[in-house]
Amino acid sequence: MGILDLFLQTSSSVSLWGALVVLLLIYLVSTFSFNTQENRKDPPGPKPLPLLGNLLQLDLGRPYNTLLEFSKKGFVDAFLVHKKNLEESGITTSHFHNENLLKSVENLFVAGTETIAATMRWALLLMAKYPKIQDQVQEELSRVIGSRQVQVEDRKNLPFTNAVIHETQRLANVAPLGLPHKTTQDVTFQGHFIKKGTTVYPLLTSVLYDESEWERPHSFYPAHFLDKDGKFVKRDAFMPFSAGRRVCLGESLARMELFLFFTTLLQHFRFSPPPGVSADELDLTPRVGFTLNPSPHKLCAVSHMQPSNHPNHLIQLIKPVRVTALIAIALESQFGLGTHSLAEEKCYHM
Ligand code: HEM
Repeated sequence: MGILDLFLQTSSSVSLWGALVVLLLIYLVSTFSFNTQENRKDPPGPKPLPLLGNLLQLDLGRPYNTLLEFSKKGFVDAFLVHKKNLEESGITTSHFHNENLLKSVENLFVAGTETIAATMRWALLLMAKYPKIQDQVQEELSRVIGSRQVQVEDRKNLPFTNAVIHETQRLANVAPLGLPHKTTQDVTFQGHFIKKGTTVYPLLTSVLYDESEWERPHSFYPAHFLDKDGKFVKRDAFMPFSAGRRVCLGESLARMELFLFFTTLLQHFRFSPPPGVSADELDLTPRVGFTLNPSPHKLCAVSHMQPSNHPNHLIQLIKPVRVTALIAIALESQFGLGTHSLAEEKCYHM
């Protein structure tokens, strides 16, 4: 080996070690100065590594699961669960900025179509997976509504169907992390210091699957929203739209749309697994994206109304309840509903 090679090798390993020592020093100094700040008790959490932080502990495919694990260990606890307390404590937050009008419109479109379409996918999948629950919804619809068009005001007379829609939203958990917020000032919350500019996530999973709130947090159980007489009951832990000042802006629109789409579809169609697949085999594992969707699957729909009672195409059915044209377009393009001839059974890739 030449002297030059030896020199290069030695100097590169020296500089590598040097860099590591400098990084270690920076880490120790920053940790030390951080800890000595008067009486500041940071929120509890797993110890971060230098530079990498908690990246290695995070399941990047399902970050909300890791956060939920942390919360079970008492790490993130109240900040994420009790949003109302958070608001009352004086923590004010702002969203990351929407940059201009066009961007805002685009965001509204995404917020309004993705979430509704994802929830509808879950609703139909759950109906195919739990045919007895589908029977009960259809029995209630045919008893209370018959073949006339469903109206928003009908909801109060459809407690079981209403409970099924709520339970779908709870279990589907389509926006598990809500949206990121930033604290607008330094605050001390439940004895813990949160610095101005800290990113805070409303971890909705922790409330929607809270074992102290729900009898069967991980199952599809519409009775969560029914009393012993079969009347609909509201539940405080039902927060798929988040809570507080930055609650979903489209909540009432979304509730109305989900109700009308779901009831209209169930009034006219029976949903079932594709041939050769049993209801038990339908998989409820979510696919992670901007929102939580079911994994790709196939479902079949067959009309269960008398031929004289239905129009030729489903799109004629959807049109009268079209509250926002955008949602209807998304439904049409995502489910191919516009071309469904009601006379035949048809299977779809969802
Ligand atoms: C099933 C349907 C929907 C669900 C589950 C849902 C859920 C959510 C959630 C969890 C947030 C975050 C709240 C937070 O930051 O704490 C949010 C925000 C928002 N949603 Fe929805 N959403 C739905 C439908 C809609 C619709 C239909 C629209 C409008 C057409 C809409 C517009 C918005 C807007 C504008 C925000 C931001 C609010 C703000 O910045 O203060 N959403 N939504």
